[in-house]
Amino acid sequence: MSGESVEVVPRGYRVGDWEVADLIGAGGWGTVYEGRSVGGADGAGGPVEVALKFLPTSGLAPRQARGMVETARRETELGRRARHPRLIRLLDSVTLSEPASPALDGAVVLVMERAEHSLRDRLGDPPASGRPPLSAREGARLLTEVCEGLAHLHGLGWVHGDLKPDNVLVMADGSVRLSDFGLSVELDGTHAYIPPLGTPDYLPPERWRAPLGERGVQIRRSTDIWALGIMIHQVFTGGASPFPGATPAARAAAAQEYAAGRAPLRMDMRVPPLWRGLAADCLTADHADRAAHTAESLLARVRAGRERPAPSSPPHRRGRTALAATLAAVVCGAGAGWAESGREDRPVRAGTMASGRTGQAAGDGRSTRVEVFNAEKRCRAPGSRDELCSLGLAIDPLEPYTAENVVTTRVWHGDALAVDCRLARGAPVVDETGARSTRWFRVRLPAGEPRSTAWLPAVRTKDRPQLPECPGRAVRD
Ligand SMILES: Nc1ncnc2c1ncn2[C@@H]1O[C@H](COP(=O)(O)OP(=O)(O)OP(=O)(O)O)[C@@H](O)[C@H]1O
Repeated sequence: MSGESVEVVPRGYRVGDWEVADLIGAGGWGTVYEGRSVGGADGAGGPVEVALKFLPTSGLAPRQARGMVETARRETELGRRARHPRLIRLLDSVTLSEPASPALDGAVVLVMERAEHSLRDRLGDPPASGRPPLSAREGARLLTEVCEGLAHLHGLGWVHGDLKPDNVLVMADGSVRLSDFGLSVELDGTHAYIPPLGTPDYLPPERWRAPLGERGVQIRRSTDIWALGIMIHQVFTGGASPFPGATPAARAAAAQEYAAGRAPLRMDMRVPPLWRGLAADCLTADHADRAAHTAESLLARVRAGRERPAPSSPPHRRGRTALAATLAAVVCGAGAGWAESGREDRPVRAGTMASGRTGQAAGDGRSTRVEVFNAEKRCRAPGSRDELCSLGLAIDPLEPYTAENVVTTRVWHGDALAVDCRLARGAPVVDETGARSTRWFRVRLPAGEPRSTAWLPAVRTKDRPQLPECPGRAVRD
């Protein structure tokens, strides 16, 4: 967003029943200050501590001033109509009349309940704010509450329009509030129009191609769902986007490459399986397919702790998405060099392959986990996703471990895979150090894969979990 902010509002400056205290921060449109109720808690039991968001209009070009007033109008309108424990509460909205102070004259001040910090303040490795980083457990709780707020907003027929960690506020009691409704809009049927603004890292691929009409650009609920997918990934990775790149423009280009089917979706294995599945669905490239995943259905999956999509998701759409991803992976993988194959009775060398879909092999909480081990030292850098270091999972553990016999999902050193049974006498596999084994583990694959399971050779993990022997029919299903 662009615009000027009120430069300095003096301490003690009075706005309605509140007075200004310390500066909290400034965004593209406005500046937020701490505020205190002048007479203590108001008669209606409102809070003493508030946040005062100053949205200036003076000194702006007429178009910008109109934009500012529109922003204030949207925030106020939503605040009035959509009260909910997961949305920041708007207590008042005051238009200043200060002819002697041009910076303040005409500014709109939104009086809101005050939060402790934003979700953005907890991201980073370590967070630049000095606040403690999020644990996976806390991250999951905050995200669940974000889904609650979004489900409420969408249920009322509104779209947030600028969902991002900066606009997820955390209260003193740890609960989440969605905030900053300057781009929020009520839908007219399936979509609405907003000014062509937003934060590039959170814009869905279709937004970059959207025509800009008289009324602005089209926005749908699925716009927020995409942003939620990015945020899920960020929460578990200290703020990393699933789309690589050093700048927002590079990351936006990577997102478009993915959406065009020219690059796979690469998610960090630190994102827990349940959330990885949800993020993958939120990041469905086509917005019509993405619409199958509503805030309500995602919330239901979180609450049920399920990894797989709710049965109500249209199966043909999911099938199309999964097939597209698989085809993209096959094209990427053409000509990749797997280690030599051998006769069925001869050990084959376990190697690495430069191709394939991202390693998202996952579990369902009922399974045991094993950690992937890559015998090649250069492939053991923490978090590395070097294609040349990716490892394959076999389709059939009784067949030679060759490029024709692996699923498209790739795994890397350090990935935790959910395994549910073992096969003692499968095809023998030898690793780069000469270690040989005929043992295999059956791995559960994430939702969206054409197959639900694949096989990890035991030489690819140091773990030896106690597992039941796989039933004979499971080996070739
Ligand atoms: N109700 C609130 N309580 C406490 N802090 C708040 C509150 N609302 C906003 N802030 C903080 O004030 C700062 C400015 O917020 P603001 O909403 O103006 O901008 P932003 O969301 O950071 O950016 P932009 O509006 O450009 O997207 C941010 O650090 C935000 O976390």
